[in-house]
Amino acid sequence: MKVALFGGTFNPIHIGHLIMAQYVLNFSQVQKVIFVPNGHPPHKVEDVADAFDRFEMVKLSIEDNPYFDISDFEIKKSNPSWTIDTLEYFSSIYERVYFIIGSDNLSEIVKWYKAEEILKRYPLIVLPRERNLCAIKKEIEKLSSKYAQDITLIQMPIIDISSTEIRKLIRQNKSIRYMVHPKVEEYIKRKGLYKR
Ligand SMILES: Nc1ncnc2c1ncn2[C@@H]1O[C@H](COP(=O)(O)OP(=O)(O)OP(=O)(O)O)[C@@H](O)[C@H]1O
Ligand SMILES: O=C(O)c1ccc[n+]([C@@H]2O[C@H](COP(=O)([O-])O)[C@@H](O)[C@H]2O)c1
Repeated sequence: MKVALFGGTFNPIHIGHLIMAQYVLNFSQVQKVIFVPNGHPPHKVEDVADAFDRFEMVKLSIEDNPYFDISDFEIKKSNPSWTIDTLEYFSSIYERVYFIIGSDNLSEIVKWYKAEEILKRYPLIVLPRERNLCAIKKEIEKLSSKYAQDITLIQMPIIDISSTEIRKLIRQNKSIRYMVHPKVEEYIKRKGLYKR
């Protein structure tokens, strides 16, 4: 089976993430998208909710979709969640493993741990986060020719929503209705997440 791993901090998961995953199912060869919330994000430290809460919110968001799955592989770890380790683990289980990123991460991925190994061995699926598709295509072209790798851009409507904006709205006591799954909105309220 061909699967796509969707790694993220998901702090919290929002509708942008869900629409991205659905576009991957619609327009790629993969049969399943596996959401992999990270335990100890290697790069983000401030204002990150507990891994358990972030995991639960992803679970609530995807539970009604049989083509979406979730893995606790990274949140079970006590050390930083390096993407290369996750890709290696899942490639021992599945025939082909893709990794999903937003286009903002295209310039970041070369700085990741064992970036060269990731880029040489694993195909990427990129979803646009900004309107300048030309710039995104150029960057993809550069990386895919340097690493001889399959890097696919899937076009989708730009969704200008981020977890940062959602956390900001919560701090301002504003509603996040429609930006997250209703069950996530309810979970955040019930647990009092992101209040400060
Ligand atoms: N609205 C979006 N459009 C396209 N890609 C997105 C969008 N939101 C997140 N992504 C991508 O999804 C992955 C996981 O994102 P993440 O969980 O960090 O969300 P985020 O909204 O970027 O969070 P934050 O605002 O806290 O940085 C990353 O590869 C990111 O580029
Ligand atoms: O492995 C790394 O060095 C690495 C560095 C930065 C980010 N990542 C992964 O990239 C994915 C998206 O990260 P983020 O910050 O956009 O949520 C998530 O799965 C992170 O664990 C991975």
